[in-house]
Amino acid sequence: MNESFSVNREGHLTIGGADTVALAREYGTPLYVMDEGMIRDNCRRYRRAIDEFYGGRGIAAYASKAFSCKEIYRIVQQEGMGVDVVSEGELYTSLLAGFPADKIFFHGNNKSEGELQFAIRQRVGYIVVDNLRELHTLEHLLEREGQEMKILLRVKPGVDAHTHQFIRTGQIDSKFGFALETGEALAAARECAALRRARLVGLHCHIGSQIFEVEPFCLAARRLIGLMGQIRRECGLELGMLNLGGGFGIKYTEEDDPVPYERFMERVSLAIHEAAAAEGLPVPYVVLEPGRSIVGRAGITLYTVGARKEIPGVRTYLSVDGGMTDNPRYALYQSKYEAIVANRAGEPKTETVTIAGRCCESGDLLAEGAKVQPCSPGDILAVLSTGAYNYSMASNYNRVPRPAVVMVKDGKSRVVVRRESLDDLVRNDL
Ligand SMILES: Cc1ncc(COP(=O)(O)O)c(C=O)c1O
Ligand SMILES: N[C@@H](CCCC[NH3+])C(=O)O
Repeated sequence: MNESFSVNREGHLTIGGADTVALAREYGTPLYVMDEGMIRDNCRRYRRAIDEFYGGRGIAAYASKAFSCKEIYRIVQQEGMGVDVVSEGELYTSLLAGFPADKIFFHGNNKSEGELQFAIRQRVGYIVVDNLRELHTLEHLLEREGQEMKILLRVKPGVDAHTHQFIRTGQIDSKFGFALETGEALAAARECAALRRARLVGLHCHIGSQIFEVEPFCLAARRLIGLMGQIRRECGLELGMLNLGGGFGIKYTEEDDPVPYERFMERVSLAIHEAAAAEGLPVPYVVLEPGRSIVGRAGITLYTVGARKEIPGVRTYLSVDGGMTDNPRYALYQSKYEAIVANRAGEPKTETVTIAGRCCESGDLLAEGAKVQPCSPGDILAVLSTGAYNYSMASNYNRVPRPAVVMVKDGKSRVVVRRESLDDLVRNDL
């Protein structure tokens, strides 16, 4: 459990001061519930750390792939963050929510011409260029539109972070970015030096997600600053911005032991200061792109328990009214989650169950070997820490409508994304 939760007099789990059983009753299940106060606190922790360790010369750009809807862009804007978007859809949503274009970082390993044109016309702050084809397309489009644009190069720093192989991106065998050790990144910078419209202002890397060690980030920072020095010497370009991406791990279960961001940021900032001094470069403007660590622990998913199937000597299945359609992370990465029977939250966890979804798919599981309170059909089950990469990765497989998202703050709740209706499911069918 985390600081957002408690158990009230009825023995119900509360989040952000709101009774989860009452929320389930009011809005139906499955339901995503997010603690707005916690999201804002997390944003502030990053901002304070940037003030403390970089004298305010930096920004945390929320990686909105973790959870994207209009309201989150409003919240992070109010908290003074930038955002990272990775598609025209995220960009469009952020702009519609009134997010300032100049604080947007546009990512993607295969941006289409249409997406780049949209970004140019919307005067997006920074394009993080992934490959030479994109660089040339961008320059051509900028020429046509008579505009200039600040760009960063995405670099694979050759750092192997220890996390699930599907969410590891800093090593040479990755589809993202220019490799450092082969000279590909330096060659790309050389090409940038010859461009008139796309202005190279910095370097970016993102080594992976759900990482607990600090050293891979320090190593990546040192390598990128080394490359900045080389680019200055060999291409005559002074790069003032260092974007280290996101990836800071969060606690999903008792097994996870993340370093508090403040300590983490302090150590990375030391590495940056030392490396800049060694290269004779000014300390760059630092950008971080936290996604999971902003919203992950702030969210839970509420389900109604349906069928219970005990297979003697094998396991007990508890089926819920959602599953891989609202949370595909177990199916994709065998991610572990903690679960609580929300209407019996004060009782000890005496059962070990497999939590199964409702899809026509044996792999549609949310957790195996999960410890929960005694549980029967009709109970409300809360799966914790689902704020990141759940709603944003949800699907309509089996034509299951996506759940609503409710924000809670000081005990009050409001819908920020409506539940999909059956009509929504057939809206585009002809
Ligand atoms: C380029 C980039 N930046 C930031 C993030 C956010 O990562 P996380 O949610 O692990 O902080 C990602 C996702 O892994 C990413 O690909
Ligand atoms: N979607 C992944 C992480 C990938 C992050 C995006 N680069 C997850 O749920 O953990």
